[in-house]
Amino acid sequence: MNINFDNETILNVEKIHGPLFAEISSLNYDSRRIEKNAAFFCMEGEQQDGHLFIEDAIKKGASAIIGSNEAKLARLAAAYPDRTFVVVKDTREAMARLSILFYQQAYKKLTTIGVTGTNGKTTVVAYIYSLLNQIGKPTGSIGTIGTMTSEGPFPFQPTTPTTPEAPDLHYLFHQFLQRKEQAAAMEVSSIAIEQKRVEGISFHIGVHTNISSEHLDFHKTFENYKKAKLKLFKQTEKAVVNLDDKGMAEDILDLHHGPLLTYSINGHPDADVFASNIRTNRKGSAFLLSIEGRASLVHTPIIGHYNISNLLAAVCTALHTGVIGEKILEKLPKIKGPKGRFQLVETPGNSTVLLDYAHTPEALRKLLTEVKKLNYRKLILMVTGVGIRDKNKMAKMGEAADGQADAYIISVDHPGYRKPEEIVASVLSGFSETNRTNITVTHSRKEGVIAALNLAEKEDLIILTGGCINGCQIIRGKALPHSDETIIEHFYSTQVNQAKSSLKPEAK
Ligand SMILES: CC(=O)N[C@H]1[C@@H](OP(=O)(O)OP(=O)(O)OC[C@H]2O[C@@H](n3ccc(=O)[nH]c3=O)[C@H](O)[C@@H]2O)O[C@H](CO)[C@@H](O)[C@@H]1O[C@H](C)C(=O)N[C@@H](C)C(=O)N[C@H](CCC(=O)O)C(=O)O
Ligand SMILES: Nc1ncnc2c1ncn2[C@@H]1O[C@H](COP(=O)(O)OP(=O)(O)OP(=O)(O)O)[C@@H](O)[C@H]1O
Repeated sequence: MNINFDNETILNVEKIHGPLFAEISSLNYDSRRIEKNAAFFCMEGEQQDGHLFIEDAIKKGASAIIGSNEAKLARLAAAYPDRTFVVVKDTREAMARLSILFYQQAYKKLTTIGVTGTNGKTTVVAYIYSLLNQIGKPTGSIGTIGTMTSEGPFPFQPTTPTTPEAPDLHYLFHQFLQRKEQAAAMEVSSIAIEQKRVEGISFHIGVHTNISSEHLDFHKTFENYKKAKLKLFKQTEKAVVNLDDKGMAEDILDLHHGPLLTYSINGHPDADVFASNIRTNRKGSAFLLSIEGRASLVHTPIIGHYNISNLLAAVCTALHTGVIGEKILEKLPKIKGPKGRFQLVETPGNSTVLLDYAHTPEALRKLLTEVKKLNYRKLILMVTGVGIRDKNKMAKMGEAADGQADAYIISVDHPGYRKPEEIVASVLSGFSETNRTNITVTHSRKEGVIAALNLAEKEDLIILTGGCINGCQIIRGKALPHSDETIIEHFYSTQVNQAKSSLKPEAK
């Protein structure tokens, strides 16, 4: 695409050095991934200033450089007169705007659905994906568990845990469109909103799950965190609001004046869509679903009260897209959730493993409340501390777990550059007493999973919390492949082999 930077008022250009026009064939913010004729955005990160990599980007073929450091851009423009240097006020904003332009506003031709909230984004997106695709509206999804087209997983190496950077996001919208998707459901994190990754998009539907304290290392205060999430509802046409959430439901209702659907599982009198008489067991849940004043009995494979709340968010979303209640009811018995969220795995040892991504104190508390409704003999709970984000929540994770299980494994997830011993100590500091015999400490997730399995006997329930960021463990800047399921399989197959070899008669 040939771009005349002088014409693009949406980019808020302050000055251009070199040619006004540039041939652009891709967009990137990382010099290590620059291709010929790319536009390179110089971003100031946590470790580095992207302006330091301009020459690297030029050597790899960047045709335009976009950044905010006027002096630096002017100096390099003199050295590379054949390249376009664009000075902007806000590089992230310009990157989002240029991404929209470059991918020809692909998002506008899709029904865009943005889901935000502290817990439940991945789950709600998966339910929306499952519901809309079953109903016959081909839908793609974007979030922590990767990118999906209506046909299945889409090969795209994520560069962020949850919400892609703007060039990646608009590339995905464009891909969805080429594959004839009609809708895109995506997770919108508070960090992404603050970092303007979704800047300029007007979502058709904005969905709210709940809010509790998270990412305070980034936002500094809870108020800032909430303000960031609220911004999503300033850029959405229709809203879906959880009336059970005291944290920000009222705020959304105050600021959003477009079409609205609300939901509740706690009998909120004003909810448009609500669930009552919820009964849940290992196989799924049954409840009465009220839509447009009519109650119907629903059976779904989904387990746990909070997941019924997540399901209602998806039901409201489908209603907003124009699907009728009856059609939705038909599909709920076959709804599918994401991997690693209340995922039960029966083991050959006749115990059960529950894999769940609970990684906030509130999620852990809610998970444990639901688990107590299931039948089991002994409860073995693995709680992990994380080294890469929000250090302050670790003690609170310990506090939420304390007193809830028969045995605990305290371990480490994604240690990053932190010492595993320190991470474990932060989690343990939330326990009322740490030298108890029912606490086992390990220093890696793999060791933690094995320790939990070693403790398990027949009919025990083992909960492995945290874990699954893109199937890896982040250790000292590297993403090392990791899968709890593979460890579990290997653990039991080794046991079977050992048992078999102990049965063999000894060679004479
Ligand atoms: C903490 C944070 O915000 N990190 C983001 C940041 O990386 P950074 O600050 O480490 O970058 P940096 O190393 O200082 O480099 C600055 C710039 O120079 C560039 N660079 C660097 C080296 C080089 O040789 N060449 C080069 O061009 C980098 O690509 C970058 O653009 O800038 C990068 C893009 O420029 C982001 O992709 C990256 O997100 C990382 C992957 C991340 O983990 N972010 C987390 C905090 C995040 O966004 N999480 C949310 C919520 C998750 C949830 O749901 O809980 C999410 O939406 O994913
Ligand atoms: N509505 C909810 N309320 C409270 N806890 C929830 C809710 N939904 C899910 N959880 C808990 O939070 C965990 C994470 O769920 P999910 O992955 O859907 O959230 P998320 O918002 O996408 O988190 P992240 O963006 O960090 O991946 C679940 O495994 C479950 O323990």
